[in-house]
Amino acid sequence: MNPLYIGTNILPQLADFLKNRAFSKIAILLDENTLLHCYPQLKPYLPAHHLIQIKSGEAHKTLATCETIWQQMTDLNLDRWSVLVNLGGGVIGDMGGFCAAVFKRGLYFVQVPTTLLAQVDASVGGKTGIDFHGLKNHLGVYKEPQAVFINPDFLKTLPQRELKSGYAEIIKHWLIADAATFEQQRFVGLFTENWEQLIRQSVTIKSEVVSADPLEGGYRKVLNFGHTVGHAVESYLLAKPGSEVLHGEAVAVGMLCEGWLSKEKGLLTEEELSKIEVFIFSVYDKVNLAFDDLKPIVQLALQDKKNTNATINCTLLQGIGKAVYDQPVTLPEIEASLRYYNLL
Ligand SMILES: NC(=O)c1ccc[n+]([C@@H]2O[C@H](COP(=O)([O-])OP(=O)(O)OC[C@H]3O[C@@H](n4cnc5c(N)ncnc54)[C@H](O)[C@@H]3O)[C@@H](O)[C@H]2O)c1
Ligand SMILES: O=C(O)C(=O)C[C@@H](O)[C@H](O)[C@H](O)COP(=O)(O)O
Ligand SMILES: [Zn+2]
Repeated sequence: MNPLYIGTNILPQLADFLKNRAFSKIAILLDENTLLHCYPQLKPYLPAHHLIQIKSGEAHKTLATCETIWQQMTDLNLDRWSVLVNLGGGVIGDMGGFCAAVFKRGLYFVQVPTTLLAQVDASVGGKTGIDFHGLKNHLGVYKEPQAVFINPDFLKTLPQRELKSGYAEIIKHWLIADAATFEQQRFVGLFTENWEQLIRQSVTIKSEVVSADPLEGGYRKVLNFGHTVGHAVESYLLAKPGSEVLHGEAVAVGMLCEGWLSKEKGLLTEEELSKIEVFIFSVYDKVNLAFDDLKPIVQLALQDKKNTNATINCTLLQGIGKAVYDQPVTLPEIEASLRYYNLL
């Protein structure tokens, strides 16, 4: 993986990086929120540059938005020695990385994540992509950025709901790889005085997994715990105006459902599942899923990228702190896990 800088004083390093690499042009991809809250902090450190602005939110992580980005890249005459700086959350990072990866068969890009979710997860590991007809990350490529610059100060303007969404991926990292921190943190909920330390720990977990299996031949699938059901719930609710949930909120639902499946398969004890339930509900509200929603959600799990033929391969927990991947689950089992969630 390419260099990764974490700290509240890393913007001068970004400036040096951009100057030393002598890119032919620099374009900053941002949305209306990162233009307002993050760009002013970055601007003093930037050499001459252009802005490419898109609308915020998951609903815009689409091919249509990519077209507007590629058009602006074309109008700016970006060449293959230009760099795209993705200033934003996971939507900007995933879509900007994807647009850069395919523009003129590959343009340099840099991730400057500004949400907790993007700082602990999306900016690391080279998964880029967009949604297609509501299916999560259905189009994409693996492409590492030239560098990642994580400044926890950006979190100061992040809405609490977004902070919680990112926290779900941190909880996921503890559940799959760090039982000790899960045990400490489960009593304090979302509270921390030191985001930088939590970010460093989470990024370390993710980086170690990605380094071992960058293209998800096998082991990297542990990072997908909570996502078979989570993505299905997220996709389904994305298509219901007014009911949309954030990625991390959907992953929180998915972790409970997949935790329950782990328990049903004898991999997790009742007591461990109960700890996860109490922790998750100390941070997140219950997501309202009507009885009629369950079957269409289950059908969406058939699109999961870990599947082989018609088999849904879930990542499950073998105790808290250890994940096992490629665990076959059936559609009725997924539906039963959603019914369990509904009864909580
Ligand atoms: N590539 C990966 O490995 C990976 C990992 C996890 C999630 N993801 C993807 O990431 C996406 C979710 O990312 P997200 O949670 O960052 O959502 P997001 O990118 O939609 O950002 C959330 C909101 O916060 C705003 N925002 C960003 N930074 C801000 C700041 N500092 N202050 C105030 N507002 C700010 C954004 O404009 C947006 O409205 C999903 O599409 C998910 O699939 C990718
Ligand atoms: O980096 C990974 O690998 C992950 O699975 C991290 C997930 O948190 C993230 O949501 C990722 O984008 C999901 O990937 P997908 O292959 O299921 O689309
Ligand atoms: Zn995720």
